[in-house]
Amino acid sequence: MAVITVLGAGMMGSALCVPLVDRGHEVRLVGTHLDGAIIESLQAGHFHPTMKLDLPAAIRPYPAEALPAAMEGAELVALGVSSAGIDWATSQLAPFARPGLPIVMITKGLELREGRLGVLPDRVQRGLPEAVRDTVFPAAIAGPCIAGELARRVPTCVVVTGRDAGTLARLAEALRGPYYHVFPCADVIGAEVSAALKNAYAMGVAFGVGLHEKAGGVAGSVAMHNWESAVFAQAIREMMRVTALLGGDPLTVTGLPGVGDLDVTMNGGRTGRFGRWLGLGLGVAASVARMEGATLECLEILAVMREGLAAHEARGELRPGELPLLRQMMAVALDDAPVAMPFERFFAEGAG
Ligand SMILES: NC(=O)c1ccc[n+]([C@@H]2O[C@H](COP(=O)([O-])OP(=O)(O)OC[C@H]3O[C@@H](n4cnc5c(N)ncnc54)[C@H](O)[C@@H]3O)[C@@H](O)[C@H]2O)c1
Repeated sequence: MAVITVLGAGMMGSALCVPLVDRGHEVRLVGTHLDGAIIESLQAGHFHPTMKLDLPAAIRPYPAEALPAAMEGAELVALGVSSAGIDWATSQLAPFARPGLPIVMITKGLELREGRLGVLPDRVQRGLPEAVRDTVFPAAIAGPCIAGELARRVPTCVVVTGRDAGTLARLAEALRGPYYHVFPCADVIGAEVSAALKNAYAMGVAFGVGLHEKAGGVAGSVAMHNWESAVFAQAIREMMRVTALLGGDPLTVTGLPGVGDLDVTMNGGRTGRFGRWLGLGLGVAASVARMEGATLECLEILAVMREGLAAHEARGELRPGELPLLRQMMAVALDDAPVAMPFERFFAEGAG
């Protein structure tokens, strides 16, 4: 069994610790400078205040300043931060990175670098010291996984993806357990594009829930499932288009990282709740306020995609008519446009 250090004690970083301690690993959970209250609560009585549940006593909580102690003898590192914290986490980890250290992240997002969209494991690798960069291949977990369910040991299937097959095999072996099923996936572009974009598309599907309620619909009455399913289908086509644009395998979108994760996020995630507020017509500021500070990766990825699409379009790699759903979601969630789906532009040849 291994010594595993998890950096970031938010919901998903903490939830990942549960299958790891159940496998018998020694698991050290290190909070960021923003996680002080979580670590104090875990130290006082194993209670995670944002997930609102007790975690196994075997997980060892460390405050941010104790990172050097938590990294002593670490054989595997997991980054549990959201995309806003990924550069910070990389800089914290860098002094402790040694050749061949397996690193896995749960963060969902894409980066824009020199006018090109790229995946976050590559960004982490670039942030590591030159002396280890050639031997450390950061990997990422993607697929349908709600933190609170994994922490309650609900059977969960995910992929671990990255650029080095050997690292993926080692990670899958270390992470998997009786209820946490981990499959290596060599298509890091397809998996990471899916993982990042599903947050935005889940918001778009959830607009329909809000629209239905705004029109006077109530739970159990005739719903807007026709509307939502059409948006879902277009979302899958557009994720396949962006995957192809960046050089990944569009078929990856049809598996756990795309279809699987979009489904779970629509049904169980905070992104769905946020999309519902927008569909109800609350506007961006009031909808964000209702989320009470929850991480909203959907807004982060839409901002990155807006710049990224412009850059790819300027080089003639994408036409202005492509990805009509993504563009509409940007208008609603970034510019406060009313929710009006351009269905007539969906499903056409070349519309993504
Ligand atoms: N919650 C889920 O079910 C789930 C499932 C799979 C993947 N994810 C992904 O995991 C990531 C974290 O999600 P979460 O639900 O744990 O969110 P969370 O809000 O509970 O935790 C966010 C974590 O990131 C850290 N962080 C945020 N901003 C930071 C900054 N500027 N500098 C340093 N650290 C910062 C926080 O301290 C915390 O540790 C996201 O990318 C999310 O998409 C979440």
